[in-house]
Amino acid sequence: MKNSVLFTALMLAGGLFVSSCGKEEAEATPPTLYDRLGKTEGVAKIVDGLIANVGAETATPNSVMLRSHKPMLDAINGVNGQAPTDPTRLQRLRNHVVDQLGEATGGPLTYKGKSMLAAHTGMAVTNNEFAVWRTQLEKSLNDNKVSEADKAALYVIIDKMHDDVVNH
Ligand code: HEM
Repeated sequence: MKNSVLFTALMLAGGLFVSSCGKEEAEATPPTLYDRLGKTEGVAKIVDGLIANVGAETATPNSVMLRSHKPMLDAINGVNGQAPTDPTRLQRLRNHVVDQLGEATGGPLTYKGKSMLAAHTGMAVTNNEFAVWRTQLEKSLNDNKVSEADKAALYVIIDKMHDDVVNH
C-alpha cells in the first residue's frame, strides 16, 4: 500500500515535470511570423504572387503602377524590339524582397539591398501607388491563405516603411 502511494506520487510528479518542461519549451520558442508564413518557401510564394499581381496591374489600361515600374520593365523586356539591357533585374528585386521580408518577419535571411529610402528615391511614389501596391500584396496573402492575424502582423512591418517609400 505504502509503495503504491509512493509510486502514484512519483508518477504524478513526473507527469507534472514533463508537462511543465514541455510548456516551458513551447513558451520559449513560439513560432515567428516567418515560421507562420511557411518559412522561406512560404515568404517566396507570397513575394512571387505580389510580383505577378504588380506585373498584371501594370498591364491594365490606366495602370497606376506602370509609371514607377516602366524603367524596370523596359530594362527586362527591351524597348522597340531592342535586347533587354538588364534581364535579371526583376529576379534580383524578387530575391531582395524575399530576403527583406524573411528577415523582417524574424527569419534567418539577411537583406542585402538598398535602404527603402534609397531604393525609392527619384520614383516619386504617391500614396495612391503605395495603396495599390498594398492591394496587390493583400491579394497574394489571400491567395496563400495567410490568416487575418498574420496579415495584420505583416502590415505593421510594411506600413512602417511607407514614409521611406512615398514622396521621394
Ligand atoms: C513597403 C512597401 C515596399 C517594399 C517593402 C518595397 C521593397 C523594395 C525592395 C526591397 C526593392 C529593391 C531594392 C534593391 O534592390 O536594393 C524595391 C525596389 C523598387 N520598388 Fe519597392 N517596395 C515597396 C513599395 C513600392 C511601391 C509602392 C512601388 C511603386 C508603386 C515600388 C516600386 C519599386 C521599384 C520600381 C523598384 C526598383 C526596381 C528596379 O529598378 O530595379 N515599391 N522595393
